[in-house]
Amino acid sequence: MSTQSSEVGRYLAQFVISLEHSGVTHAVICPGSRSTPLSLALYASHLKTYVLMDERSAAFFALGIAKNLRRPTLLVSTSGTAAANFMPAVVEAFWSHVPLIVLTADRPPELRDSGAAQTIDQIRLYGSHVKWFQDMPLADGTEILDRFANITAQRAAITAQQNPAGPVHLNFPFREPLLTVFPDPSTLLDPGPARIIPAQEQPDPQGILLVAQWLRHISQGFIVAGPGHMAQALPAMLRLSRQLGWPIWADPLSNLRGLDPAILGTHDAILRAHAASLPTPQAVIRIGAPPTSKALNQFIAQSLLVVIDAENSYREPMLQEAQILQGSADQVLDELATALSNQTVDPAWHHLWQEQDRGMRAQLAQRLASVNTPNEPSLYYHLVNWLAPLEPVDVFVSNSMPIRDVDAFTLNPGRQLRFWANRGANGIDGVTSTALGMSAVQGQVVLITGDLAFYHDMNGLLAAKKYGLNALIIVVNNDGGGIFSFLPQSQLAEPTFEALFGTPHGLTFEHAAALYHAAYRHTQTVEELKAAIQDLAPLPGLRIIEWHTASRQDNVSWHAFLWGDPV
Ligand SMILES: Cc1ncc(C[n+]2csc(CCOP(=O)(O)OP(=O)(O)O)c2C)c(N)n1
Ligand SMILES: C=C(O[C@H]1C=C[C@H](C(=O)CCC(=O)O)[C@@H](C(=O)O)[C@@H]1O)C(=O)O
Ligand SMILES: [Mg+2]
Repeated sequence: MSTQSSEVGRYLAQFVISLEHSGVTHAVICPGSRSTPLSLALYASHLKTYVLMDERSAAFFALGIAKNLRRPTLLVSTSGTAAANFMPAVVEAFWSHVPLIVLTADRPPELRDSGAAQTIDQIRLYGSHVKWFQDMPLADGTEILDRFANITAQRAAITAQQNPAGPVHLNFPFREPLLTVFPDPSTLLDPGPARIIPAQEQPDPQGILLVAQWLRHISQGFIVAGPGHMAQALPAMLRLSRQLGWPIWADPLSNLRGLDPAILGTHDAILRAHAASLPTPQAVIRIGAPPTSKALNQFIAQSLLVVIDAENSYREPMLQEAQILQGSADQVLDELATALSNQTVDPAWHHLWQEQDRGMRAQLAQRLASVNTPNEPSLYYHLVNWLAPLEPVDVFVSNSMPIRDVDAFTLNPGRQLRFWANRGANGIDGVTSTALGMSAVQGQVVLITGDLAFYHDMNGLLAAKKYGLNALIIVVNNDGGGIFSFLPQSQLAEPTFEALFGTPHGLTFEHAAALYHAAYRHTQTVEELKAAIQDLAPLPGLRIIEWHTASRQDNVSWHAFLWGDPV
């Protein structure tokens, strides 16, 4: 029996060269034997390859690359639970529209369900969380399979990229021998012109007119810029806001805050403090996904809602009266502005919200400008100034309180800070690895993470050590899940609340930092945190600042104090 397979080599060389032809540039490979043909084919290619040993972290690392590139990234595993460990990142990729091409090696059909080692059912392993699945045929050396490899590679790339973007899964069964020899690339098929030309999506004129009719007599409205890539739609948003006299509330993940004086961003703090005494809008035009702020989502839950969704999705969880306009936001907004010309404007409405924004900014400044006792909001309020040596920089924020505190307290990041988060499934897993994947593309990242989220993905730190990635990680350590102190569960008596929700662990992370050769600082006061950031920010490599902040209960009081309730 041959000890090396040339049939498989030709098949995979064709597959990989066609992926490269389709714009794929990066691959994350997890080690295994059954995946040897895929690993060798990718390692021999022109792709930028990363080899990471923990599949759960590796998959989020690939997610971070694809999220930043906005192009499909390859992810490779061997068979068995290795492939199953990709699931959390595949789920996040599906719900946050990130293009991934997942390649899992498998045993051949005759070994499936036979008790063979490391053999599980990998057919549609990720279920409904991928856009497309293909169980690949075994290589047989025929020319038709070369054509199939070329076509399937291109289909995988275009399907992953096509709006809404997302993960696709190709399962590759391999027989032994697994060692593979590859042909001279000149003997491979020319991948040829792109085989699939996606439809150009234009807004529906009738839909625009219907929505305009809906909004015809409404003068008290909001424009909400949700999480998403909003820069292209900003000019049209500003034009419509001026025309209608409606304020623009920008989610931190829209990355519009600070780009124009008309962009407001204090809605979360204002509504947590004063929602009951403020008039709700008659209608809301929302661009992108629902905003991070639960306070805003609840405040507008009774308003007529127009969603402009360039990602062709249905994202409207409040089940309110809504119209979803799919298509590119700038075009839809401009056509809506034309259809709403001569609309009645209520200057007092716009003035009311400008004043609320101004007042909250003054209140936060007055209460946060010089405080030194540990409190979570200070980090977020001063973030733009403290990270100045690194700017412009990508800032990845973990779910739970960090993303909500950025929303409430980071007011004017402008173009200096670009905020990212995994808001597809709001997991606290894979946060560190996703951020490090971003650093692999951009060359630097700042990660602000909770202690449980950091604990969840400490394995992910290996990527920074192994590849010398630049990452400044600020761990906001409140010894457990701070978010639950803001939820009704906090009314539960002890020991129930702390046991089930607070989940204290008593960990500090200096040894984790040492394990991965990171520069480390332990800080407690605001001044210590500021000094640590300013000292470590300019350094290269992995830097970890642990901020032992106030207790979770003290932070609840701090938040209430800032939002206007006297402590
Ligand atoms: C993988 C995963 N497990 C559990 C949860 C539920 N959850 C949401 S927030 C949270 C606590 C997060 O604690 P931490 O990271 O320390 O952030 P903090 O709330 O303290 O700021 C938990 C357990 C989740 N979202 N994802
Ligand atoms: C911990 C989980 O996620 C919940 C956490 C916070 C959300 C919430 O209610 C925040 C309150 C606020 O921002 O004022 C909650 C939600 O969105 O309803 C999330 O489910 C969890 O395990 O679900
Ligand atoms: Mg915490």
